[in-house]
Amino acid sequence: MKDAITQDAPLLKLKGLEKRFELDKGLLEQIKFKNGKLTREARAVHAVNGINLTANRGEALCVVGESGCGKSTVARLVAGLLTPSAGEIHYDGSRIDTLGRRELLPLRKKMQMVFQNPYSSLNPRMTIQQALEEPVSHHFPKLSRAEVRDKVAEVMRSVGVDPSWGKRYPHEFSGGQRQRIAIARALTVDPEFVIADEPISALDVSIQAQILNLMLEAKDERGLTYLFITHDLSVVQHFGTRVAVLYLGTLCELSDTATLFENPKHPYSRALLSAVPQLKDDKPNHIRLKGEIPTPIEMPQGCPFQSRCAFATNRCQAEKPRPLQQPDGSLVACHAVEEGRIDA
Ligand SMILES: Nc1ncnc2c1ncn2[C@@H]1O[C@H](COP(=O)(O)OP(=O)(O)OP(=O)(O)O)[C@@H](O)[C@H]1O
Repeated sequence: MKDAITQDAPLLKLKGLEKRFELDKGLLEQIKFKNGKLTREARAVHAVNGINLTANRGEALCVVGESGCGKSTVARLVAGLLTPSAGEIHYDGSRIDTLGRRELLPLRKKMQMVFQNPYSSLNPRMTIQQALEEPVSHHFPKLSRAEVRDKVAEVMRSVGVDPSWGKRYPHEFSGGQRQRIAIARALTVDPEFVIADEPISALDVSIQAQILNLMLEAKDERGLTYLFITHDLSVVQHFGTRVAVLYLGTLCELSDTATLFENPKHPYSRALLSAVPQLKDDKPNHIRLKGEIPTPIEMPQGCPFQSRCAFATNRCQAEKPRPLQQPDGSLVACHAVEEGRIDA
């Protein structure tokens, strides 16, 4: 059922989203000696831990963080490829995480996904013409064959792929061209929301900017909304309207892109930003994070970032910080920022 929505309501809303991957380890590995007793514990990877987030219509919401912080899991949950362990996903005012396969079908047209590896969405045994026509025929059953062909040709041209190459197979293209074709496949069904999971990470640096620009043009021309997953902050700076910084499956900071780059507040965001090469002289000193990212199997109590944070106190060990709104509108989950121990 539709929530009460206004025109300004977010297109996507995540409420307390959680994903645990249960580990079916051997019985002996699950048995632990605790409080003088032998107990059996179900062990799980806590990939996403209670994320609240919205994507507004027409924006490019970037999700960043180190490898393993849960970025792809968020993308796959939103796309319906994974089921949440807890929490809710709302799209255009309706809850979607509880829908069955059939009920999700109309949404499949509105919401498309672009992966890091374009082979994931291109069948190697289909010519690209067949691969692109298939979703159009499926989602627009009233179109004639000629209309389907015209629609595909128009999208191919818009992503810089010559329609006369339609009889070729995916392996006959370069990595950059293949990603253009995968983007075309997503665009052929006229989506309104595109989830892009590291779409340029596997490409040559010289090609990356071309694909990013292509995705930005598609956004402007088609009024798309993006959920854009990346580990690369220079990509965020170029592409993002807003940025969500994740650490161990938890939201640390959510901010306008310009605000985050000018004034990152969470100690983790500061460390990430300090590692981005800048042209300006006033680049902050590179903050080296101590230690390794903890395992998401043994989640620490309190703030997930405490073991690597220079500002951590007893409170940080005991109490998980909630995201609090800052005067510039950003949300930051950090006791040190809240207590004024870091200039915000
Ligand atoms: N199917 C699965 N089963 C068990 N653990 C998983 C599964 N998928 C992901 N994980 C774990 O969940 C955590 C988050 O993974 P995820 O792929 O979402 O991170 P990420 O930030 O996208 O990392 P990367 O940039 O390396 O892809 C990691 O610890 C990962 O090992």
